[in-house]
Amino acid sequence: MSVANLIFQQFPSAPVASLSTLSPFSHCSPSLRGTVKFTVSCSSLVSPVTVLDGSVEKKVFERNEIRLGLPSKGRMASDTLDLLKDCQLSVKQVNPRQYVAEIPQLSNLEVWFQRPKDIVRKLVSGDLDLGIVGLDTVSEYGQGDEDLILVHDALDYGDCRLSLAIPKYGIFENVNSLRELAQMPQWTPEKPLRVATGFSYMAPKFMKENGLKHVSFSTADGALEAAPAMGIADAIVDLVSSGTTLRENNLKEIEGGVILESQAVLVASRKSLIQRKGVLDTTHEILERLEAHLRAIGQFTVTANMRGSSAEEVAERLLSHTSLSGLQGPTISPVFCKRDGRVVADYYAIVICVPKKLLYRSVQQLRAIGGSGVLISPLTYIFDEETPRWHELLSTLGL
Ligand SMILES: Nc1ncnc2c1ncn2[C@@H]1O[C@H](COP(=O)(O)OP(=O)(O)OP(=O)(O)O)[C@@H](O)[C@H]1O
Ligand SMILES: O=P(O)(O)OC[C@H]1O[C@H](OP(=O)(O)OP(=O)(O)O)[C@H](O)[C@@H]1O
Repeated sequence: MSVANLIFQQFPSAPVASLSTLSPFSHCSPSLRGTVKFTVSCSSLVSPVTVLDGSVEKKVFERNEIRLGLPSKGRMASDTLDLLKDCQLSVKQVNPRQYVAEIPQLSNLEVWFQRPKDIVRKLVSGDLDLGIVGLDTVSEYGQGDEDLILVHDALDYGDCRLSLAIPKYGIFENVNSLRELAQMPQWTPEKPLRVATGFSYMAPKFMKENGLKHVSFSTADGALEAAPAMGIADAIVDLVSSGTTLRENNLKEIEGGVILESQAVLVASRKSLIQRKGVLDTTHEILERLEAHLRAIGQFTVTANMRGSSAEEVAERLLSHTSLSGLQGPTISPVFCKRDGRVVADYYAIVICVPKKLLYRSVQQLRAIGGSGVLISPLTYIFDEETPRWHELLSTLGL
């Protein structure tokens, strides 16, 4: 298919700018560069670039501080601060209108509050070293830039998916898959499938990769779900979480139409990790705390007493139930008491970790095999010897 079919048109209210003025899109992948006409521009404050002999070289401002970008407002903002707080990395902000803050536990680190898309742009430009945003934002504004590295790809909030949706009615009534949509005879060079989206990089890329010929795109700042009913578009590409907005606007997702599953991620600049002093160590500490906290979520410590002839015999009984096996296995210690003037240990204290969803069943099983005095407390952290993500990061960096 010719990519020239992917033409970005404008919504009546959208601002117009030519491709040459669009700094965020000027590093489009070669396959899209120069062939897709965008009409909406967003500018961002990033370090200036210097052009030397036709190549672009970034003028990096000298700085020693490590910079972490966090969402300044919107859906991700408070959940991000809550997560860091749960990891004992509370962000100290003097007042909510101040965009710089600190995390006292991490020396030499500055927190900068920015809009999610600007966090990604500033990671690419070298003005930030680390950031927490949605994967959708990294994919859209990072545009596959190899300098962006996902340090933690599943922070467990901000879950949503980027999806293609079409009307439930009219010519789309019996269309339920991307293949069926692509095969509709209606789409021609003169009358392409009109898609409304805020994802002006991801949506055309997806259409192209899935062989959808004759597609045009338009954009708007929000309420995209209105576009089909208004007659402005045939389909939309937008974020979906509960699906309520689609349903309320008589739209449906289709098989094969999910472009990306997204959640909050920790992303870093490869250059910063390798070149900037202290960034790798700070990233290690943040990663360890995140991993330890996220691993502990939904896990409980269960302690109980069990009668038994030996620790091994108690272990046999526990290990015969998978829900009582803990993370690595049960910890079993003798409980000493004095009987007839002699110190004996015919009780054992057992400690295991149990996921919340198995808690009640585990307690029942524990009682059934002789457990008594069962105590349950939530877990705050589970620190492993070393996190797999840290090893992955080092290998990605070639270290
Ligand atoms: N239902 C949802 N709709 C939109 N975003 C969601 C949803 N659920 C989770 N998210 C996450 O929240 C992010 C949107 O957050 P927010 O609204 O603050 O940003 P934004 O829309 O990119 O900001 P801006 O106002 O600068 O355009 C998305 O990038 C996505 O990762
Ligand atoms: O599947 P749902 O849970 O209904 O969520 C999806 C909706 O949420 C977002 O819009 P947002 O509320 O940010 O407003 P906007 O349309 O003005 O961007 C997104 O753009 C969808 O419209």
